[in-house]
Amino acid sequence: MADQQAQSGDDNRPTEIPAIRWDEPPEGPVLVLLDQTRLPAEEVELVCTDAPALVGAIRTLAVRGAPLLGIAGAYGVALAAVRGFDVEEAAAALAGARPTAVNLAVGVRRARDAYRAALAQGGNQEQGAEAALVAARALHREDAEASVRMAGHGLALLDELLPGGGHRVLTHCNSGSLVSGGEGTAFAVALAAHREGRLRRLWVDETRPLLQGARLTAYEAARSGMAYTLLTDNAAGSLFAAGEVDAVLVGADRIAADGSVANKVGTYPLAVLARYHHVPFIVVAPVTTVDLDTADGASIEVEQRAGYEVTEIAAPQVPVAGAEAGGGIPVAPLGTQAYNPAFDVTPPELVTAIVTEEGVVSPVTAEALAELCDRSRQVTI
Ligand SMILES: CSC[C@H]1O[C@H](OP(=O)(O)O)[C@H](O)[C@@H]1O
Repeated sequence: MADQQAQSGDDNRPTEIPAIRWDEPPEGPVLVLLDQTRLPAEEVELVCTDAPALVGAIRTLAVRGAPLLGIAGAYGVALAAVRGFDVEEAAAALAGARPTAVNLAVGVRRARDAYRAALAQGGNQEQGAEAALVAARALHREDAEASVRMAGHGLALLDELLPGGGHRVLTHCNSGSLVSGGEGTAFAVALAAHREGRLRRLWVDETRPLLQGARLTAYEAARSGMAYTLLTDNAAGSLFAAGEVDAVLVGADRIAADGSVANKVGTYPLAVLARYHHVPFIVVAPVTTVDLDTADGASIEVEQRAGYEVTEIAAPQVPVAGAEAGGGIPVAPLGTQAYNPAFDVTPPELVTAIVTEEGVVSPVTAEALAELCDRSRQVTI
């Protein structure tokens, strides 16, 4: 049925896209972001010189995706410190820019604590700033390394669950290089399968309303050369019914202590479909996304975004996210109220496995997650 619609990328450009980089031009250090609201039409760099600019970029999803938000938050603290702004104020603003992805606050805290420690040891502002930058670079590097390990564990799990190769994987939202210091989380597993010749097709949910799938995952899939097919979110059910989905691979923004998974809105229905159709539902996330301080799914704050992201669509020069109300093309009568949660929560019983850089958790239990995090801490120390 769908073979005719398969889209094979024919672009051999490197798949690892510099979503973020620290730069030190003569006029002073800056944080350079690939503006994800402009993709796929334009590859535009956004240069941030202070924390408020970065907070704005986070809120409009110019930079997005849990692991990358952590990296950006850490660099944001270093940027504030190196430019002589109030570090504590910058850290608070950055950590509060978006509530659901735990990585953001974790990354901010890591750089802020490095700054504080340097000063506590008698260091000056410059030494504090350097300590924060060292911490941010370390987080960036660690995330890239975690991405490679997650891809390996995830591919091994796919091969175990689906003997014979030729995996047809459905993914939601975007979880590739645009959310990571490396090649991503769930998408990195699909990429590894593709490179090993064991990915028959990647089904890409468009992911309304901000279209991270259509705009970003398709962009990354095309660059990789893998066979991929875009679908509307509401077409996923018919794919499962037709037996065209072998596994679901998604990322995560926060994993609670009981194994509940917050991810882009539309993930939970996929988990229900996967369970009904006996298809593995696999979450891929670094250990930094596991938050043992959040007890369960009900305790996860789900970001509610502006209604115009639902009632309008992008117009020329008006990016899909962050457009001021009225800036886009209305797709509903003016004044229409919209329900626009950015995420939903999948209960642990619907999750086949959580793949991290430290290994695979399956079945998903609070005990297994706690043990994984403990193991990760031991490795870090
Ligand atoms: C693996 S992190 C990517 C994760 O973040 C996305 O959310 P957003 O685009 O709003 O930052 C989505 O939940 C992805 O799964």
